[in-house]
Amino acid sequence: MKPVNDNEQRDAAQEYASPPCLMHRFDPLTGDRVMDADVVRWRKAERERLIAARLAIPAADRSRLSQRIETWLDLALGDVSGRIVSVYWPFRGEPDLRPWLKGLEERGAVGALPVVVHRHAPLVFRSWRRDEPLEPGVWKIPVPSHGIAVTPDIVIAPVVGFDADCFRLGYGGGFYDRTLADLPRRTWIVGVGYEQQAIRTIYPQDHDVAMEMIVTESGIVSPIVTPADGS
Ligand SMILES: Nc1nc2c(c(=O)[nH]1)N(C=O)[C@@H](CNc1ccc(C(=O)N[C@@H](CCC(=O)O)C(=O)O)cc1)CN2
Ligand SMILES: Nc1ncnc2c1ncn2[C@@H]1O[C@H](COP(=O)(O)OP(=O)(O)OP(=O)(O)O)[C@@H](O)[C@H]1O
Repeated sequence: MKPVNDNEQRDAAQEYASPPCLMHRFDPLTGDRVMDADVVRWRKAERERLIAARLAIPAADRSRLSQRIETWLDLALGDVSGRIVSVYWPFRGEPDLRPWLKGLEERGAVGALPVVVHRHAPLVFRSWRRDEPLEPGVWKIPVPSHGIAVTPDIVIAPVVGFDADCFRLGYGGGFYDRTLADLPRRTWIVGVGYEQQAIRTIYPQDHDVAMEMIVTESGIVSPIVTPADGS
């Protein structure tokens, strides 16, 4: 083996030892990735601001904006027949896509809803058809009582905030990030929110999964792709 001198050892240590360890630190009790304390603080304050601003939208306006989001969603997704599509049951002023969810069956698609099974675990998706029973889940968000567990082809994820690279800020449970990291790569992940939830950056971390696109009442946001040659 080639002997190394002190400098080479030091260089090697600087190059390999510390950064990869810091980037992948996990809390041994919860399995959560450990985030920089400044980012955690910034996200908490930003979530509060964005949720308050969303709740301040009058109900009639929210409903009008939700309808426009549904129209753009149709344009973005096209024919959904044969697909399993996870939507969500709205809370805290999120766009109300329940009419769109309820119409999926008529269009030959299967609707599903996310279910929190454990605080530090990925979400499970349960199929749901209009008029099937729901029961209060964690945080009292209704979840299907009897639906079977499914793997969606398309996941519609509500955002608390989003940036131009289509990174999504959620409620801070890390649920969608954990779940999307586990889903097959062909799954379409679409964020939805109001235009006013756009922010300059969410300060994306290693675990954050970018959405394919974000749909708002104003249209469809896709990440800007820079050509590999930098032109
Ligand atoms: N409509 C809807 N349903 C959804 C989601 C969503 O974003 N929207 N989820 C997407 O993930 C899951 C629920 N996720 C949630 C995560 C956190 C909190 C929440 O209230 N958290 C506490 C703070 C928790 C903590 O920091 O320990 C809070 O804000 O007071 C609520 C729902 C599944 N269902
Ligand atoms: N794939 C993962 N594995 C382990 N921990 C994760 C993973 N994804 C996120 N986390 C942890 O979850 C916590 C919340 O993450 P983050 O701030 O990104 O949540 P969020 O995207 O706003 O919430 P949500 O996805 O529930 O809407 C952080 O402690 C983060 O480290």
